[in-house]
Amino acid sequence: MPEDTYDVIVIGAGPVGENVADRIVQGGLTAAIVERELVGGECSYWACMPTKALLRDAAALRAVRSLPAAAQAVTGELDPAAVLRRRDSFASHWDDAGQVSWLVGAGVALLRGQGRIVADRTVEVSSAAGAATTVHARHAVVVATGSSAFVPPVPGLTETAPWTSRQAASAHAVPARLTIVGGGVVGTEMATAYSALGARVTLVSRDGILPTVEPFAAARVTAALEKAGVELYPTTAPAEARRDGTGAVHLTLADGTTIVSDEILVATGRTPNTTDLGLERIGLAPGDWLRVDESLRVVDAEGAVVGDGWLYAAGDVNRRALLTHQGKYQARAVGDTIVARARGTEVDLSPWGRHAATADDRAVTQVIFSDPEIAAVGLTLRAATDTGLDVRAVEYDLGAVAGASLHADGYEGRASMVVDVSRNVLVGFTVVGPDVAELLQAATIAIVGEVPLERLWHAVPAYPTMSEIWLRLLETYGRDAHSRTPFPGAR
Ligand SMILES: Cc1cc2nc3c(=O)[nH]c(=O)nc-3n(C[C@H](O)[C@H](O)[C@H](O)COP(=O)(O)OP(=O)(O)OC[C@H]3O[C@@H](n4cnc5c(N)ncnc54)[C@H](O)[C@@H]3O)c2cc1C
Ligand SMILES: NC(=O)c1ccc[n+]([C@@H]2O[C@H](COP(=O)([O-])OP(=O)(O)OC[C@H]3O[C@@H](n4cnc5c(N)ncnc54)[C@H](O)[C@@H]3O)[C@@H](O)[C@H]2O)c1
Repeated sequence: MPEDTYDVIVIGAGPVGENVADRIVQGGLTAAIVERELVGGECSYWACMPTKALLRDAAALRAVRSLPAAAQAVTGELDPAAVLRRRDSFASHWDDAGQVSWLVGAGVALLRGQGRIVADRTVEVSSAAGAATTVHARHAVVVATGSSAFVPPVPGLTETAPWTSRQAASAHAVPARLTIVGGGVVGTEMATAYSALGARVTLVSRDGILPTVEPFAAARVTAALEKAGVELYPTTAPAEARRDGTGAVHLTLADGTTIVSDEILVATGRTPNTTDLGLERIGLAPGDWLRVDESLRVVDAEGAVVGDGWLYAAGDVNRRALLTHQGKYQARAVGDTIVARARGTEVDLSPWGRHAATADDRAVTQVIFSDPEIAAVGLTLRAATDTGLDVRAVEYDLGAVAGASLHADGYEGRASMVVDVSRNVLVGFTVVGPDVAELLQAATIAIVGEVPLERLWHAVPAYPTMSEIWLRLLETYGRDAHSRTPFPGAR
């Protein structure tokens, strides 16, 4: 059996694994990456990119239609087949040649096959053809194996061969009727996309629509889905499912309602890709999320690092924040940490230190590409209160900002900021409205930079842009930093 040694072995060539390996090589070490499917992972072929491509045309059409003069120029309807073709190109036609050539150019060795940990610092790679190679790591192994769709144990559901996010992202035809189970990010984005593409969509959710975002933002997306014709069952769970002889799926809910559709999409969260990774060989439980310490080293149930600390985990698999950009941020931190430890140089894990992934706790960013979009960073009012912070939140009507009223006739949106009263800094920001995604980074910088509110008054938003929402939120909060006097729109 052939054997090789590298400084670092990364298992999983999704966006996170690729960035870990690149960072390792940039740091002067050697790296091999193990991939069983496509280099680029879920994000490139079945998640971020293709789903955003499914959503983009309808958003552009809505934008044009909200300007009466420009709307005159729109003479037809959305062409679903053309949307799917454009989506295909954003999924690189499910061919990873482009990403492989990037990896090779970056100096990373690619080992195709299933990676399994067989001993400390040792990984066996089994190719689809049955060949096995054993590779050794001088310094570290990084698990970046991501996650897969979780299918809940609803009687009959698996037998219906339901869609998961993979099929929703890569479908080559739009079903006439689509039932979606799950009211989280995948459920709402795909309800937005497929209703715009012409499907009659029913959305079933046990815990409401977007339960983890600010309630005012979730309410606007819920109203927009209803306006788009999506039938919502927001507080009931599926009880059983079956596919009949004609191919139709019957989903019966806990309240006895039965929904009939051509396809059913299960969007009920994720499960870690750790079932066939050899975790049992190192005392960890296959199928579990990997727990990590502050330097992203894997720890056991008691919190002790595995072995002498040779095993790290980054990205979805450690469950800190299931988002590509947060995983890539972890990748930069873990790559630099491994290089520093290999060289014996200082590892700075202090908050916001070079090797810490502090933003995972305090400043996770997310854009939900529903229509309207939701862009959020940091803590919601509820999350901040639950963590015991003394906070005050204010909201403002984005539609009342000059830039927004110019952007589209009848523009509707809303924003909020959550302020840590004791430090007078922002800890959370949420905005909902059409085309708000690009407003997010200013808030992220304010939170990460811990910019005091009195200084934010000097960050003057250009007129007439939607960024003037900042000025309005500050005015609503009140210039006296510690004022608790309620202002119009404040709570
Ligand atoms: C529908 C959908 C839309 C999304 N949209 C967004 C978005 O717009 N923005 C955003 O930030 N996030 C989005 N996400 C989340 C994002 O896709 C994930 O956070 C991201 O893909 C995680 O990257 P990763 O590298 O950790 O894992 P993955 O992308 O899952 O990659 C892991 C890789 O490891 C490989 N692998 C697994 N086990 C093994 C093994 N034992 N041996 C060898 N290889 C292995 C897999 O084949 C895969 O290629 C979306 C998710 C879904 C489901
Ligand atoms: N734009 C983006 O950033 C983007 C887009 C899509 C996905 N993602 C990420 O991908 C991950 C997965 O998304 P998701 O929507 O699958 O998960 P999610 O956690 O956002 O939502 C899952 C939903 O399913 C419901 N649910 C769970 N178990 C259920 C059951 N047994 N029966 C009925 N309902 C059940 C939950 O209440 C929840 O509302 C998320 O972490 C998300 O951040 C990000």
